[in-house]
Formats: sequence, structure tokens, C-alpha cells
Amino acid sequence: MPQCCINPSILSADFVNLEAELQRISNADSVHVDVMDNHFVPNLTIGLPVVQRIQAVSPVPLDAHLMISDADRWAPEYADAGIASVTFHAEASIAPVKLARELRARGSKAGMALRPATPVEPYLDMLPELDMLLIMTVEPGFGGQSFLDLTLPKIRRARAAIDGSGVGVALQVDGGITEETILRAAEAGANVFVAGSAVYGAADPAGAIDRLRKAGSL
Ligand SMILES: O=C(CO)[C@@H](O)[C@H](O)COP(=O)(O)O
Repeated sequence: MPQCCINPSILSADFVNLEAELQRISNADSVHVDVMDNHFVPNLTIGLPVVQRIQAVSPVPLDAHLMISDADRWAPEYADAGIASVTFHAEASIAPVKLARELRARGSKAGMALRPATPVEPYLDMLPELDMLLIMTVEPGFGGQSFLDLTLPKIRRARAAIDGSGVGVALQVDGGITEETILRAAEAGANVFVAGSAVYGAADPAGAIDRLRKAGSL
């Protein structure tokens, strides 16, 4: 039975009533926070002080997805701030193995993300250094895009490598996850699912999370 985590993107939340918004999605396993710097991606969101504020009032752990340049410089600060899981982009790191080790040493889970066009093979040797591998299923930068089916073979290859390695790395997908696409991603081998629009576009976000869990169950 695959683990099925739904991580609604907090960026759609009402920041005035942040605590209440987070309570509406407290049946999620974690809250996925999109940090963008208008450099690694063409969009600008929030930084560490706001992420810390979200963490202070969140009923579930945070999963910070850093879509920022110079990950080696910035990601350890998120770990130092006590963020439960910190994911950096492989394309933004000069020394990804060293960075993953540093995140763990500072008390966070270590996640690494790959853009849709980045192959997984060059990174398979470092699976033991990771708690989570994120395969982006849209081009990072914006919510509301369509799921890219062309990423499915890469998800399958990553699943085979994780199973073959015997390490317990979670395989996360992010982008375009809906009640229609989640099963395809699960069948390919993903077991952690980020859903933004599908949750916050619904009248009942908690109900949407339950429906996604059901739709993605194998
Ligand atoms: O990081 C990203 C996009 O860059 C994602 O987290 C999306 O923000 C998820 O939103 P939907 O695709 O579910 O609307």
C-alpha cells in the first residue's frame, strides 16, 4: 500500500486568516510551501521569515520546496529554522550530496527536486543521501498548469531505482495533480503528491484532499 500524502500549496491560502486556512487542510500529511526567487524560476513568492510564521501555526509539518538559485547557500538556513523537510533543486546546487548531508545534519529531511527535463540517472548514486526525490510534473514556477505525461517514464525509472536500492526514499510529484491525474502518477510509482489548485480550487479543501487520497489509491 503506497503512502499517500497530499501537500496543498499554501500559496493559495488567505494570509490574513493563515491559522484558520491551515486548519481547513489539517487532514493533509504536510503543507507544501513554494519558495520562489524570480531567478531560478520566473516568479517570486516568499522567503524564510514567512515560512517560519507558517510553520509556527501549521497543524502539520512543513515541506519547503525551494525553487531558488544558490541552494547551497540558502537551503541550510531552512533546516536551521526547524523546517521538517527541505527540498532543493539539483539544477541549483553545485554540491548536491554535500547539501543533502548538511540538511540532515541540521535536523531536516533532505529532498531533491528535478525539473521535467532533468534526467534522474546522474543522481541515482545519491539516493541514500535523500529522504525524498521530487520529480516535477510541470515546469516549476506557477500553479494551475497541466500535468506533463512525458514525466511518467522518469517516475517509473526513479521508482525502479529506489526499490532496487533498498533505501526508503519517498517519491514525490508536484504539478497538475488532480483526481484525474493522481492515479497515473501513483501507478508510475509516486507516493507523495502535491496538490495546489485541486485543493484550494475546491469549495471544501479537506474533502478535496480525501477525494485525492481515494483517487490515488492503488
Ligand atoms: O511548485 C509548483 C509549481 O512551481 C507546484 O507546487 C504548484 O504550485 C502546484 O500547483 P497545482 O499544479 O497543483 O495547481
